[in-house]
Amino acid sequence: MRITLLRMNQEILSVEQMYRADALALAAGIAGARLMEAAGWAVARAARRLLPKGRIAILCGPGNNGGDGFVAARLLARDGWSVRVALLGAVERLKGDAAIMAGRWTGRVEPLTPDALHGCVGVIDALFGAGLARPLEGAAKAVVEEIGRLRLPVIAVDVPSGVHGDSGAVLGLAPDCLATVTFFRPKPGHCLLPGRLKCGELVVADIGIPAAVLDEIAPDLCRNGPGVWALPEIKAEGHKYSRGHVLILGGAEMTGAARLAARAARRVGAGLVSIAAPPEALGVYRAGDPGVLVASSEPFADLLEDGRRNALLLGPGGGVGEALAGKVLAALGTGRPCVLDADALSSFEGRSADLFRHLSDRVVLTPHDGEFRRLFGEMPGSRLERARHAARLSGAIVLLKGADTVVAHPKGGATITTDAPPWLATAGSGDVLAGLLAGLLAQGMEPFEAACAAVWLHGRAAAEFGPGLIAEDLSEAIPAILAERRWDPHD
Ligand SMILES: NC(=O)C1=CN([C@@H]2O[C@H](COP(=O)(O)OP(=O)(O)OC[C@H]3O[C@@H](n4cnc5c(N)ncnc54)[C@H](OP(=O)(O)O)[C@@H]3O)[C@@H](O)[C@H]2O)[C@@H](O)CC1
Ligand SMILES: Nc1ncnc2c1ncn2[C@@H]1O[C@H](COP(=O)(O)OP(=O)(O)O)[C@@H](O)[C@H]1O
Ligand SMILES: [K+]
Repeated sequence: MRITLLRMNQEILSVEQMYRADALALAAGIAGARLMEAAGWAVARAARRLLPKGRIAILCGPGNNGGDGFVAARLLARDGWSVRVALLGAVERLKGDAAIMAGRWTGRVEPLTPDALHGCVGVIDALFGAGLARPLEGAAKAVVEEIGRLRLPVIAVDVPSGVHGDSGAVLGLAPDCLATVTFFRPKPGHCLLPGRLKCGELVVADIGIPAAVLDEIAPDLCRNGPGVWALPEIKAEGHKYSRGHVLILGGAEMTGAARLAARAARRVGAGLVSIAAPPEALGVYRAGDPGVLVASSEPFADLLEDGRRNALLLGPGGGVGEALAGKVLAALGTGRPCVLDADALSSFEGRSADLFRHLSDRVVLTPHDGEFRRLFGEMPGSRLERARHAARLSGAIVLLKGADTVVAHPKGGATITTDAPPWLATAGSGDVLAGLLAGLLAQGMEPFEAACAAVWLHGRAAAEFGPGLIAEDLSEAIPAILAERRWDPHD
């Protein structure tokens, strides 16, 4: 399967890839000092825009992050800002471009201590960036603690010092920033929690690294958004069958889950949606939305015989146990695109290998962190690393839900969604997501793209609705979002 991560300036580069981008730019004849000047210029620009006019503390570290700080100090001072520069370590120990930029700063450099903050109304944090290697300690730690106590507004250079660029983990502590100015492309640490929350506004500055370096680096991670996928076309000559038929397995007790999913699948454009209901619950489902087809789930194999039911969703409200596990394996046996959510995942706790051997990249697993643990056990690493590892291990696409939802393809591509609002955390919202995904699969989208699109539409629907959202509102917000891509009969 082809994984296309379209170029929309959405790529995310690991720390190592960022160093490669830097090295490739240098190899292309761009001077490192020029990149650093541009980086410092972007930081100074953000400071002018966001920090209160007054004395600014510029905290410089021993590496190139500190070098960017020296440039910002010079540019702000030239513009008449009062700045106070404090350095961790000795000026003589600075190397390369950072040493050059320290040399171009003609003002005073004081040692880094919490005192450097006094009398200041804002801070530029140029202590550590991509090179952060261990938790903050000593003077760096004391100063960051003091920033928190004084509640000073901070602009971070590259990353808030203490945030790990690859994982978003906070090593020890890190300042809560008003904004973070990073360069060329963001890193995973800007997108994953808790790092993302430390960053504040993320500014991605062009510092002159040519985009062509990406051809060599071939990033396989990007921020989720409409540039990554295209929604299914509504064809003039189409009919309901050509728009696909979603089959959702409903449960006997938690009947709301399948109904929420069914409505979402219909709103996102599936031509038909059927709920397969246990005989004892048929009445509940039949009393629901009149546009949903309802059939008995027993025997389930009979329902799977009709190949026009081309996207299958199992799990929401399904009831954990052998019965559901058996139906999951039957569904996977059809080879049709399949979404396994909630109870369909939990039913394989302690015997995930029985599931994995039936999976492929036509299947999307949509666990939240708890379901993920049940299926994959405790895994080390960031949510990105865990989702990627789980996708490789299981062979399926893994959509790991949360405030920083990750979609990972077993062959390597992945996206992180950075703009879903926190009020999505409401019961039933995961069922809606599963329904959106099944609805897109039924319309023929590739599973990886469908998973990314569903996550984005889900977050966008929540953002459009605003706080107070309940799961039922999500599907109702979908038409307005789809209408942003107006249908033109002459397309
Ligand atoms: N890539 C690009 O395109 C461009 C990158 N640019 C900039 O370069 C930055 C990366 O620079 P960098 O590689 O020099 O690393 P940086 O973050 O300054 O820190 C390394 C130093 O910190 C030290 N150290 C680490 N952790 C520590 C701790 N907890 N406590 C104490 N010390 C600690 C570490 O020491 P060591 O581990 O070696 O003992 C080392 O001396 C990047 O973030 C961006 O701002 C721009 O200029 C323009 C183009
Ligand atoms: N803090 C948050 N910010 C943004 N989205 C969130 C947050 N917490 C949860 N979500 C999203 O809300 C949905 C919750 O799904 P899930 O946990 O399956 O709930 P349920 O089982 O009640 O439907 C997921 O799509 C998840 O990504
Ligand atoms: K920093």
